[in-house]
Amino acid sequence: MAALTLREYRAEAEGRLPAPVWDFLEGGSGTESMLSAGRAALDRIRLRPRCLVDVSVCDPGVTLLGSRLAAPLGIAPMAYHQLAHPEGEVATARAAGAAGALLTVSIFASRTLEDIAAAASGPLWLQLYWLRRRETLVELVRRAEDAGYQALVLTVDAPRVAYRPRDARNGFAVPGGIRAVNVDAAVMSASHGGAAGESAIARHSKEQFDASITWRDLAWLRERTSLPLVLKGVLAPEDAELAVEYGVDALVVSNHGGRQLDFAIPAADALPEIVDAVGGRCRLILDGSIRYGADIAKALCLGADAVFVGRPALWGLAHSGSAGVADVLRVLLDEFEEVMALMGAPRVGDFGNSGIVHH
Ligand SMILES: Cc1cc2nc3c(=O)[nH]c(=O)nc-3n(C[C@H](O)[C@H](O)[C@H](O)COP(=O)(O)O)c2cc1C
Ligand SMILES: CC(C)CC(=O)C(=O)O
Repeated sequence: MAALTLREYRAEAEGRLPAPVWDFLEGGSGTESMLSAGRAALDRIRLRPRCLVDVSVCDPGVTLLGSRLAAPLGIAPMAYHQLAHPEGEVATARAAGAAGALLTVSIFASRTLEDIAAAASGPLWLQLYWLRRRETLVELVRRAEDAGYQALVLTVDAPRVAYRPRDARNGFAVPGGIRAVNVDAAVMSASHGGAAGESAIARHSKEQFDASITWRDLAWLRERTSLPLVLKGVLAPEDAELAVEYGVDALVVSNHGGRQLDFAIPAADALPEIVDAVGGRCRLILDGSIRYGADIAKALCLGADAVFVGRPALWGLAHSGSAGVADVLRVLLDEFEEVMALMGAPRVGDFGNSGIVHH
């Protein structure tokens, strides 16, 4: 098993999951053209190594918002890990801890925040969607703080879930045995129970997500926690600038893995202008289509502090639970360590803009 590549994990996962679940995990919005566009943006970037640097010891370690990581790598928030494996987020947390990677737990996690924390030996962040019922958010923030979560991630690219053709065709609904256990069942009920031609996930978001929030509401959230605040889904430099003004600690530059605004700019293309806009005033994380250790290096050269990986963690989970996720992370870390050596960049801080060219 240890010899599997991420590509092989993907193929194995597809064979193990029911087709509608696979479609939910893998699918994108609208034309789905962003799935390949995100990858193409990273493929257009080539690495330019330096030579005769002492790389006998390479140290991929970083500190991100106070979280110590073995490498600039985290798992992106993804709903319902139990769709991939019965142990769900508990298995993912165990693997992330073993690899020294960050795990961002989705508000729609299928295991409790406390059970996930009990299984984790590494840092956890909690991702939130802004639900109409604000008391739910207050309660989640308090529970996250009590359980030792180290940051809050507010996802801002989803005032509603976008039209995703595969889910609509499948009438996708979250299977009854799997629940977003951290949120009141009444608030989640629309996610269950399929209807032909309609995604229950999309229907639920229209019912429960607060699409009216603006920058001013951030202050409300800020007042309720001393945890660092991260915004996920920022692609415009103007929004990055506003985020800094509003005291945000980090941004996840992301087009939601091609699942939200169709034709949105790939994160790797959006990053350079955002780097210029924030000028070092907040940390930057990139996600979308990260599949190789070299992608981590490319993101760092573009000016990111770290990357998140999404679907590959679920491929590992579907393949063999915690061991599979740990192996997916190991593959990425081993590749990244090799890139450090071959790039002549023995420390994460050695990656800079001169290390890449676009072609
Ligand atoms: C199955 C699935 C569920 C997701 N759920 C969430 C979520 O609950 N919250 C969120 O902010 N992003 C969610 N995302 C988006 C990811 O956090 C991330 O932006 C994206 O998957 C990164 O792209 P990648 O999968 O190509 O690595 C989800 C993505 C997938 C594939
Ligand atoms: C349940 C969904 C709202 C989770 C999500 O963000 C996604 O599927 O991309």
